[in-house]
Amino acid sequence: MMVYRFGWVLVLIICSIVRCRMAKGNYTLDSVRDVLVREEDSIIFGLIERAKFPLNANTYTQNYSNIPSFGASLLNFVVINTEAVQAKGGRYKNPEENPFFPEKLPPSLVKPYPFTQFLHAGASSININKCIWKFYIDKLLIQWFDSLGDDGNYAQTAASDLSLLQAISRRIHYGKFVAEVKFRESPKKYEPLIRAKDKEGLMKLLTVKSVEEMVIKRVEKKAMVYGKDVTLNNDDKKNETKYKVDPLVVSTLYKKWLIPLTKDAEVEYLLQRLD
Ligand SMILES: O=C(O)C(=O)C[C@]1(C(=O)O)C=C[C@@H](O)C=C1
Repeated sequence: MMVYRFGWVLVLIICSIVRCRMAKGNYTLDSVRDVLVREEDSIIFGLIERAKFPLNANTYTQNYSNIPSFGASLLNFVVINTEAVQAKGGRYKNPEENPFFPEKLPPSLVKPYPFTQFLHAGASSININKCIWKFYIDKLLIQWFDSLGDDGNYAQTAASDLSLLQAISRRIHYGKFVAEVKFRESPKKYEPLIRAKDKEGLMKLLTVKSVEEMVIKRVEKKAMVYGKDVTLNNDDKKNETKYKVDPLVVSTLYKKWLIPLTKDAEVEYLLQRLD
């Protein structure tokens, strides 16, 4: 009986060591780039989901929502309340997650998970979601939906906006991890630029144009593959392909916004790296 019990204790100890090892993770430039590649899928599927609805402008205006004791749009309402529930469930304990309304979050109610402390101490203060929110509402939605369509599904629209915004935010803020890997690989190159607060120099040093071009081409191709209707007919009308999201919208989104904002997050992170 004693031997049996001892065996179980040993198994539990081994499991917790293995779990701890796994939680520690192993960050390399390849592994962080792999995360960005996987996030492309979430963003493209998020765009496909959002495209089920027209613009639904009432989702974004305070005048329409008119929610008692809440002076903002329905999107704000859905995001603030969903983030609050997810915060209680521990979402923002993961350093990869950054809330849109950090000032409104309740504390987590769940047992903490031992996430790897890979980033520098000040990393959590870098949150560029205000900027992401502004480009999403003022630029992306307006340029993407060229007509002012309305089908009344405002809450559903806000919910799909939120999951898309979260995927975009995760991608951009993952720049902190990319920057940390780059810094650890070549501290001697980064340190003088950080000390001199040379944003331009840092931007130049972390930029790899060939990788950016590959990302832009790949997301365009993914949008074609994921956004195509699947039928069982062999005679797919090749010339009449209609994508659920215009692949050009996806590549432009990456080129004009997601890559530049990821680089901004990288620079912001590096600037505080020696504090
Ligand atoms: O892969 C990198 O090295 C990154 O820093 C990420 C990223 C991107 O946003 O995709 C940003 C800057 C580089 O110029 C290339 C790509």
